[in-house]
Amino acid sequence: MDLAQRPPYETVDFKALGQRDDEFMVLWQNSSGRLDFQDPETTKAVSKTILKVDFGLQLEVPDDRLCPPIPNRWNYVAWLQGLIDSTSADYSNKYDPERKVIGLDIGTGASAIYAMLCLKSRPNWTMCATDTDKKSFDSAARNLAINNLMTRTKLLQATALTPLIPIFALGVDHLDFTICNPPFFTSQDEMASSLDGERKSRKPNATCTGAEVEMVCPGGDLGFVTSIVNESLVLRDKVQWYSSMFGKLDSAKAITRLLKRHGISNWAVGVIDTGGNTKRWVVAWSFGDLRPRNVSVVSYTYMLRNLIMRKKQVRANIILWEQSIARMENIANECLPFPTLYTVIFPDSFSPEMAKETLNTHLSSLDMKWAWDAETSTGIVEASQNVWSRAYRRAYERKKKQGAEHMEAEEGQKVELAVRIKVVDLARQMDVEWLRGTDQVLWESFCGAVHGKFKKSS
Ligand SMILES: C[S@@+](CC[C@H](N)C(=O)[O-])C[C@H]1O[C@@H](n2cnc3c(N)ncnc32)[C@H](O)[C@@H]1O
Repeated sequence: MDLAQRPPYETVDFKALGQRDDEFMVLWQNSSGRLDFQDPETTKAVSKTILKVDFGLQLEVPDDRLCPPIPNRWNYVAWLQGLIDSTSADYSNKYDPERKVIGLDIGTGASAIYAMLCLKSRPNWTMCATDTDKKSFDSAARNLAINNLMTRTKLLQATALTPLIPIFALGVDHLDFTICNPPFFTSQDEMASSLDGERKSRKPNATCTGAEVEMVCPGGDLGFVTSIVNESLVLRDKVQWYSSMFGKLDSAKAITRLLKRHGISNWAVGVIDTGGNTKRWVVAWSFGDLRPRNVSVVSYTYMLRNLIMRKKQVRANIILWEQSIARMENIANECLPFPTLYTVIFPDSFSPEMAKETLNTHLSSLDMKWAWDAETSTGIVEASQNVWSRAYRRAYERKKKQGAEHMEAEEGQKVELAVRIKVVDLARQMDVEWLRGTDQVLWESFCGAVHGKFKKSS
């Protein structure tokens, strides 16, 4: 399997895992197919085997330090990969093996798990990693060394006084992302009662071998990530994506409210669900203007309509839904970023060919960049301002008559809005995707203007 784009785990087939690893097969058979997830040795064996079989990685962790459940950790890495890939400056929305990416694993732990998964799956990535706990730090270094990943990693042993994002101490001038699984709990009591609850469920991942130093901090996950937010307000676009996992949905929600209070409008919320009954949440935020892909509730409704009306489209629509990065289901709308996908269904009077012609004629008449690729029925718009307003268009027409090609010099102008438009012939619809920009009003105005060309009466 191509590790660079390995999909998230939905569940783990332990029997199949045994068929790929003799040692694990013995454990599986001895347990008569009912692995005891209360036994730390079993959870360790599961993590080690998944890492070995699926990623070609070795893992050694001290008995008194956290042994990470791999599906949970990989799903966060896969989500971040989607975030990075869908916010590249060339709008490719694809994994680019040439792109050099540098990340920071905050609190890498004894396993260095995020650093190892990132480095192993993306050969052009490099990582920085920190930890305050000496025992975890030494063990992280050992894991990176036995997997030959040390040369692509900058390890820093932090102290309580070190910033969580010690960009200067690490000697790097920017980071593409930060990744973090913070201590979740505010006290040992909270940790004990939460883990008791998980044990009672008797589901995979119920055992936690984490030491207090790994699991408890002032304010728990919310306190830890609030500190990251505060540092991000100073570092701003020195990091493209700040991110963290959360043990509590309420903490993730509180962080999205905090981001909004600080005027940060570009963020993403996801859920880490590996099929057991332990869910985690991830939030990422950016001061940059590249927007990650998501699927809006509106277009999901359209999809359902298409699903019923045009059975052929079922597959394509479901794939689109699965690709959502920035918005998850079952969370209050106020915690979600503004939708970046807008769908226009063509009225019956428009064939897809007519629609493409209407689109091309209209968009090429405006004072902005419009590049159309007929082969993929996809075009990219780059505009420096609202050039589709009636007032701007009139002024532009007047200037053109006077011989000026553009109202303002095209080169060097800041792109305030970039959009991809894809005509999907079979679905008789057009997906308009917000790629770049911070002005929600400008984006909505553009969608309204394009939609206006496809009203029934047109
Ligand atoms: C829940 S553990 C996560 C370990 C590993 N990343 C994982 O996902 O399994 C949290 C880690 O953060 C570390 N940590 C706590 N405070 C820190 C700080 N201020 N800076 C860096 N690491 C810290 C702890 O020592 C611990 O290893």
